[in-house]
Amino acid sequence: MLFRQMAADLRDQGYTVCPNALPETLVNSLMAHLADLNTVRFQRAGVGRQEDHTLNKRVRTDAISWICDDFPAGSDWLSWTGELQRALNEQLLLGLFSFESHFAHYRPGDFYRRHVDAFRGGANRRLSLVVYLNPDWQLAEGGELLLYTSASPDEMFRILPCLGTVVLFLSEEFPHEVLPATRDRYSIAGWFRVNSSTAERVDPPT
Ligand SMILES: O=C(O)CCC(=O)C(=O)O
Ligand SMILES: [Fe+2]
Repeated sequence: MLFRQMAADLRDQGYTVCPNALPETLVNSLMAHLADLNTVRFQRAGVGRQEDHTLNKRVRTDAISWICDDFPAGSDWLSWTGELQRALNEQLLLGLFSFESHFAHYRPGDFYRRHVDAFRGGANRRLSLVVYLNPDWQLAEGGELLLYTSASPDEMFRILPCLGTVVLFLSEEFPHEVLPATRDRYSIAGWFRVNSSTAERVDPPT
């Protein structure tokens, strides 16, 4: 039902924002993992395919930790995103082929300037997914995701990073940015990719 609503929104407007949409058992599993700080090894994030961290710091200052299925919360997460991928492919014929995702930690004051998620180098990112892991987030704490919904610099959607909110949008079409917050801000950002294999080059699932 939820996946159907998400698919309908994506078809109609190219994005969807669903508060309290992450299943409670999955929320608990991810929160427990996050609370055990030794299990999540955050590293300063990079931008695109370049490794220049001086330049990167002007664009984003968060730290990330890639997710795989070798720990319980990771495997719970990937089975949920797998179901989502199947549902969206079934309903929208998107041809989503693989998925990559990471935890992100924004300390107070951290930000991610306006950007689009699909690399110009052609990483085939088709759909961006963000979920938030912050209980009792208050408006005054900032940290909103701003999603620009048209070419105009002013038209945008503000999304508070509240626990359980799920956001999906077409990666190439929606510039977005993360505003600084006054408290630690945790999220998972992920990308569904399409297969761009050709006779000469095989695109392996990640
Ligand atoms: O955490 C968010 O709200 C969005 C993060 C983001 O845009 C990204 O990691 O590409
Ligand atoms: Fe992004």
